[in-house]
Amino acid sequence: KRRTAEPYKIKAVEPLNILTREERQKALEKSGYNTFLLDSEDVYIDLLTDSGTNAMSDQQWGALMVGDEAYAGSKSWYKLEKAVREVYGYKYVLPTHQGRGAENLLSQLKVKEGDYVPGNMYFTTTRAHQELNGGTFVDVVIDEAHDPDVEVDFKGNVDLNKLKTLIAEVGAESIPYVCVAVTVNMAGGQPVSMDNLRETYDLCQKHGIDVMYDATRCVENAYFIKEREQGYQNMPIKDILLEMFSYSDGCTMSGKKDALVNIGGFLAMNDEELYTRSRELVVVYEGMPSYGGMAGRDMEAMAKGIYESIDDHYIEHRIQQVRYLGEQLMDAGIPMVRPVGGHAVYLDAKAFLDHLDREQYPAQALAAALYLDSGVRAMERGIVSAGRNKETGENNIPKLEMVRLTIPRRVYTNNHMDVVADSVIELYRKRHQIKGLKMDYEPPTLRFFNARFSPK
Ligand SMILES: CC1=C(O)/C(=C\N=C(/C)C(=O)O)C(COP(=O)(O)O)=CN1
Repeated sequence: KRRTAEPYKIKAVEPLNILTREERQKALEKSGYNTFLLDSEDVYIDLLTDSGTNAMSDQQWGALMVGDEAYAGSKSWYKLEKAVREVYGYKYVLPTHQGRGAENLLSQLKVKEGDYVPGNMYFTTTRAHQELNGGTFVDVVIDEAHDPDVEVDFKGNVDLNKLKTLIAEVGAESIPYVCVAVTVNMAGGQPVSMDNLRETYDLCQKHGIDVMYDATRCVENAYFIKEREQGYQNMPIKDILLEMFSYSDGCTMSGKKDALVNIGGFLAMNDEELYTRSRELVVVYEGMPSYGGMAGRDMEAMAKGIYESIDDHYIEHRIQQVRYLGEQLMDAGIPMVRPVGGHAVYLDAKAFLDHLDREQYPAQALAAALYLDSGVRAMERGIVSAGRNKETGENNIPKLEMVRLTIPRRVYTNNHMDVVADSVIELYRKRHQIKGLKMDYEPPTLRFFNARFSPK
């Protein structure tokens, strides 16, 4: 098979700062062994997140110059609205500054005290907004999603029996909508199959329950359907995407991922009554329905980014690059979530550092060790991120204790992936020298952003 390359060439570069190990040790101590508290200038390869860290194209940069900054009726807004309607297929669109802006509106509009919001695994901000409005998140993802070693094609699928059970238990009137994430971030960027989307939608329609997608990485999901699901191999991504969205009533979207921008998002739906109510609420939290927390230039860039994201060559390279890193690690026997997801490689820190117990924060310790070894910044997605149980105050102990190596879109080359792989493989060889951490400062909420640690 002939090798392929990026479907783009580089026109501008950002020189990277390469620190010595001693300088990295100092930076690590200054950050309290918390990669969130590292300064970007001290980071060599930044794999903290794929959110907002993507590279824009010359077309997007050029579009900034024609941003219409009118307060109402901006020309740039109409371009964004048109792009969402064409690519996602919804009738109505509200702009928001980013995904959680849309989650705030949706939860305020649809969730009431005592409601249950089922979803295929939780996401931090999504669940936070549902709970802030009195809702209880209920996990209805298939069991396999919680097991890093199980190789399933569509590990993000909804377990229809779990959903049926919940509907029978609490009644459809207590379920304002089902939140279907495409792909599932916390399971390792795992996709949902078209069949499962269709079956979930049919079940919900029978009970008069809406299905709202978390569409953040929907183009990546479409690529997995093209690659793995019978009948989609020859279908262009844009058509797979339209079919996916036809099995939903609306979505929240963080443009900072699959729409290839550094800021932006939207809430979309087909229901006119919900649209009318959201047009009023958007003014309170985001601004006019014709700019929603974005400048005109941001809307221009996102309109272009939406069309660029459905280019078949672009998305194929994007997924293959993540897989290129993942397969090197799998071949080296590194414990990690399988199969490799759409936007990241998730290291199984519990298995990697099997000499540490959970209260020594294995994922935090591994992320710190990785930065010290190579200047690569990753994100802890384990016991620290899971926080404490609201009632008991005890640490939530999630099954998955992961370090997420998140690959920004169109930013790094495969040479950078090789540097990351070499560092992880070297660390694995010396893994029993990696010490656990103790938490010296614990913030009251969302502790993973600001907690401070030291070696124990
Ligand atoms: C699945 C999902 C996300 O992954 C998400 C944000 N994710 C971040 C920041 C991440 O690092 O994964 C958000 C929030 O989007 P926002 O960061 O507010 O544009 C919603 N859904």
